[in-house]
Parts: sequence; structure tokens; C-alpha cells
Amino acid sequence: MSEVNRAQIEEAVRLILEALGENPNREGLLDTPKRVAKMYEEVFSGLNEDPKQHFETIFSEDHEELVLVKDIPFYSMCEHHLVPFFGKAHVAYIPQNGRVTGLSKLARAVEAISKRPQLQERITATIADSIMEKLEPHGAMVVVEAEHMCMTMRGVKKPGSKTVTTAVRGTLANDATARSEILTLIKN
Ligand SMILES: Nc1nc2c(ncn2[C@@H]2O[C@H](COP(=O)(O)OP(=O)(O)OP(=O)(O)O)[C@@H](O)[C@H]2O)c(=O)[nH]1
Ligand SMILES: [Zn+2]
Repeated sequence: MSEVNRAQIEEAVRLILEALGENPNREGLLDTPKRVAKMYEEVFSGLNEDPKQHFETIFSEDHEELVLVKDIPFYSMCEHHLVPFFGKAHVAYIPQNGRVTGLSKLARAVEAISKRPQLQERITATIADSIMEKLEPHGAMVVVEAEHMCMTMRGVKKPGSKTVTTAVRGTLANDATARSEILTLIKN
């Protein structure tokens, strides 16, 4: 995938400032287009990453029971308004045939998929699908809880409202007991 075109972002930011009736040449705004371009490069850096790439290293460990990494903080940008939404992701899977990944790789995958113009549902489903494809586990479950700035600072203005999304794959789809165990572990 192509790298970010910083010059083009700078030009666009200058145009937005002008359209707002601001003077992009006043002292306080002079470096703003450059700063915004640099920031976009950072917050959208996941566009150059495939979350699945983080699951290439697989350890062989005879553990066919739950692995849960919870409270993984993430920041993303809503693709409708380009304002942040942020919260926590909880990633669980039940390994099969000794195929276990490094714990940090689950957090790295969350990071890679979040740093794009996104929807919360897509983040949730993509993490679960990537785990299923690369680790071939018995099952996977991803829970994401987030606050959307487009619902708090503007629009419907409901600060404090949280959106929770889940994706359940494999055997966990038919195992209500295991799902509820995971939810209890996440809550505690
Ligand atoms: N499903 C989903 N919707 C989202 C997400 N982030 C933001 N949205 C919603 O995207 C919708 C866009 O609605 P539109 O009617 O096209 O845009 P809008 O006029 O700015 O909508 P309002 O936010 O209601 O003012 C809004 O309802 C947002 O709350 C997300 O991650 N998933
Ligand atoms: Zn939005």
C-alpha cells in the first residue's frame, strides 16, 4: 500500500482553514498543515499494515484452553466523521494443535487494525477473522467497547455512552457457557 502523501494533506488542511474563514498564514496556524499531516501519518499508520502479519510467529505449546488478553487500549478514527473513537479491546481464543501466538501480537493486531478510518464492527470482526485464519484455533471471541467522539462532542451529543461489539467464531459460537466465562473474566 502507498505511503501517506504529506504534501497533499498539508494542502487540504490549508484549504479547510481557508474555507472556515481562517487565515492559514497567521502565526499560530503557519505550521498547522504540517502538524496535521504528520499526525494523520501516525494515526493512520495501520493502513500500511496487515493485522495478520503479527500472527506469523507461532509457538508450539500444548494448551488447548482459554487465552484472554483483556483491556487492550486502542484509538481509532471513525470513517464517517474522521474524529476519534477509543476504548478497550478484549481478545480471546482457544488454541488448537499447539498453535499459540505471542500475547503482545494480539495487542499489535488491535493496533494495526485500529489505525485506519474505521468502524467499530469492522475492527471487532477483523481481529476475530485474522486469529481464525492464522492460528486455526478451536474458537475466538473479541469484545470491543468504545466511546465515539462523533456521538459525544457533536451530533446527538451523548457523552459517556459506550458501544460494545462482539465477534464470536468457531466452537465458541455454540458454547454459551464458555462465552459467559469469557465475559465474566473481562468484567472482573
Ligand atoms: N455502525 C457504526 N456506526 C458508526 C460508527 N462510528 C460512527 N458511526 C455512525 O455513523 C453514522 C453516520 O450517520 P449519517 O447520518 O451519515 O451522518 P450524520 O448526519 O453526521 O449523523 P449524526 O451523527 O446522527 O449527526 C452516525 O449514526 C454515527 O453514529 C461505527 O463504528 N459503527
Ligand atoms: Zn463518526
